[in-house]
Amino acid sequence: MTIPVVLVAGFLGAGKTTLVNEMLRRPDGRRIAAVVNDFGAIDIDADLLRQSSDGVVSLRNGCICCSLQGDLMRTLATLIRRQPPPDAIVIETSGASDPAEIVRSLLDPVVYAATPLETAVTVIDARHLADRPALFDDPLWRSQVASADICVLAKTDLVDEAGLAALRAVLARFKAQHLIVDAGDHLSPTRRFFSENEPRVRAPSKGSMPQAADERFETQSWSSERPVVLAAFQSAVARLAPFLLRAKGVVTFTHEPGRPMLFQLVGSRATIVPAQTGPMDRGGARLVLIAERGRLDWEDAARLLDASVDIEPIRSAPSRRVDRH
Ligand SMILES: Nc1nc2c(ncn2[C@@H]2O[C@H](COP(=O)(O)OP(=O)(O)OP(=O)(O)O)[C@@H](O)[C@H]2O)c(=O)[nH]1
Repeated sequence: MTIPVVLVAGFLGAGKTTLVNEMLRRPDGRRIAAVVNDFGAIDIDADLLRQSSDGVVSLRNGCICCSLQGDLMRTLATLIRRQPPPDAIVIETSGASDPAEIVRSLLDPVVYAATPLETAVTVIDARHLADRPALFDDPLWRSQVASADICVLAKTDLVDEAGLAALRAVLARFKAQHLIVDAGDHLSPTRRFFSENEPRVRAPSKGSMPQAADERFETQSWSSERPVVLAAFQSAVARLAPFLLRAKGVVTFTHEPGRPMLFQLVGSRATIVPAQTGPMDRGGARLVLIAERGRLDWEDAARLLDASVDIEPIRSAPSRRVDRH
C-alpha cells in the first residue's frame, strides 16, 4: 500500500496553514492526514487545522528539517499503520524549515516506496516580498523556492496590479511562470497537488545551504491565564513588531473575555480576528514569537506583554509562562 504525500513549505507567515486548511476543507473525496511542524512550543497551527480535520499530527518545538527529522519519518510510518489508513498525507513544514532536506529524506527509496512524495509546494507571500524585496536574496527563501515543484503565490489581494506585475517579473528568474499558481484561483489545491499523474522527476536542488533553522531563528512563547487589555496589547505589539519576523496566538481581551481572538503578525501587518471555538477556546492568552537570533530582547518582550495583562480585580502579578529556545 502506498500513501501519496504533499509537502507544503514557505517562509514564516507566508500562508502555509491557510493552504493546508483549504485542502482539509476541500479534500476531494480523500481522507487526508496532516502533519504540521510548529517551530515554537505552542502548536497554534495544529489547533487551526484541527478545526477542519481530526487527522492532524503535531510535531513542535523544533524543525523537521533538522532536529525533528526522525520524528517525521516515525510519524509517516505510524500513519501507514493507522486503521483506516489515510488516502493522502499533507506535511506542513515550519516557516524556518529548508524543505530541500525534507525532500531528500522523502525520496529515500524505502520511504518513497510507502509514502511517495507527489508534490513539493512552496507558498510565496506576495505582500511580504513587495514590502521587503531583500527576501529574494535570502538563502532560506531561495532554497524553499528551488525545492518546490509548484509555488503558490499567496496574498495577491494585498498588492496592487502594478506591484504584482513587477513581482512576477522578478519571480520568473527563480521559477518558470507556469509553475507559479495563484492561491486565489478556483482549482481545488487537493486536486492540483495530489495529481493522478506519474510521479515527478526531480533534480536535486543546488545552491548554498541555508543556515540551520535553530542557528538563525529563535522563538519564545508567552502565555497568560488572564485576558489582556486591547490598547496595551496593541501598544506592546507595535513596540515589538520591528524586531519580530512572526507572531501568532490566541488572545482574549478584557472587553470580551468569552470571545477568543486569533492574533497574527507577519512582517509589519497584524490582524486580530475571532478564533473558532473548540481547541483554541482556553481563555487567557498564548502567543508564539519568532525573531532572527539576537534581534529581540526577550525579557523586554515578556515585560511588555505582561504589562498588557489585566490585573483587575485581584491586583496581583499576572500569571504567565515564558518558554524560550
Ligand atoms: N489577505 C490575505 N491574507 C492571507 C492569505 N493567506 C494567508 N493570509 C494571512 O496571513 C497570515 C499568516 O497565514 P498562515 O497561513 O498562518 O501562514 P503560515 O505560513 O502557516 O505561518 P507560519 O506557520 O507561522 O510560518 C494569517 O493572518 C492569514 O490569514 C491571502 O491569500 N490573503
